[in-house]
Amino acid sequence: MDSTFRVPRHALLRAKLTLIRRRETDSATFRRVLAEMGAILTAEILRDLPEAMAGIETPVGPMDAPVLAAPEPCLVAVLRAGLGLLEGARMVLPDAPVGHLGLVRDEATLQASEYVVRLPRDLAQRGALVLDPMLATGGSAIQAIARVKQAGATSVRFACVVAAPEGVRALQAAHPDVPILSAALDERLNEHGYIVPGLGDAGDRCFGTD
Ligand SMILES: O=P(O)(O)OC[C@H]1O[C@H](OP(=O)(O)OP(=O)(O)O)[C@H](O)[C@@H]1O
Ligand SMILES: O=c1cc[nH]c(=O)[nH]1
Ligand SMILES: [Mg+2]
Repeated sequence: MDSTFRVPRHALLRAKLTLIRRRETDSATFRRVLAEMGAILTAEILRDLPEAMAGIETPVGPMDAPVLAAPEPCLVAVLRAGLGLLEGARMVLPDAPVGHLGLVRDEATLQASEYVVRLPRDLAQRGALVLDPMLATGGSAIQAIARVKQAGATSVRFACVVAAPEGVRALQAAHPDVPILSAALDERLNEHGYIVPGLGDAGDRCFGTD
């Protein structure tokens, strides 16, 4: 794994991930904790956004203080499971526009197909943060990021919760310019394309379907 892929050393993220990995964790808890992880991952992956200085007044006096130098990046949720991360990401970036990309994997071929594309018009003036908890074969992330680039995003980042080595390699090969942040790097994919040990089907666990 080269430097575009990073797993932060973060005890809170790790403990929250353990909670949602547990088989017995119910859907309401899964969704809440995924949102909390979305907030932490968003803050972490955007820690180097360009800053500028602005003259402000505090109640006590004037100071030069840092502000963001560019518009906030667009948040793009890969449906369905990315909606869980999005909820927390919006706590950190409440003014960011939001895009939705509906992708679903065919269970037999593992190919992702697109059923919804709704991206903000002004994406060309912004960066984008693509959110999807699972990076398995990498097919969904590769397709999602290609869409976002096609819409003109100036720079793209990708945050997930669990990554498989196969998915990281595929995504790095397809989009070598995209930083990838994951709460964990797991062992491998199984014969059904699920991450081992992973956490199961994130979309189903988030929305109580199966
Ligand atoms: O890296 P890949 O092999 O493409 O797999 C990862 C994709 O699989 C899951 O979505 P899924 O297709 O299950 O849709 P869902 O969120 O609606 O359940 C997950 O949220 C990713 O989008
Ligand atoms: O383990 C996996 C792989 C793909 N999608 C999921 O939701 N989980
Ligand atoms: Mg699913």
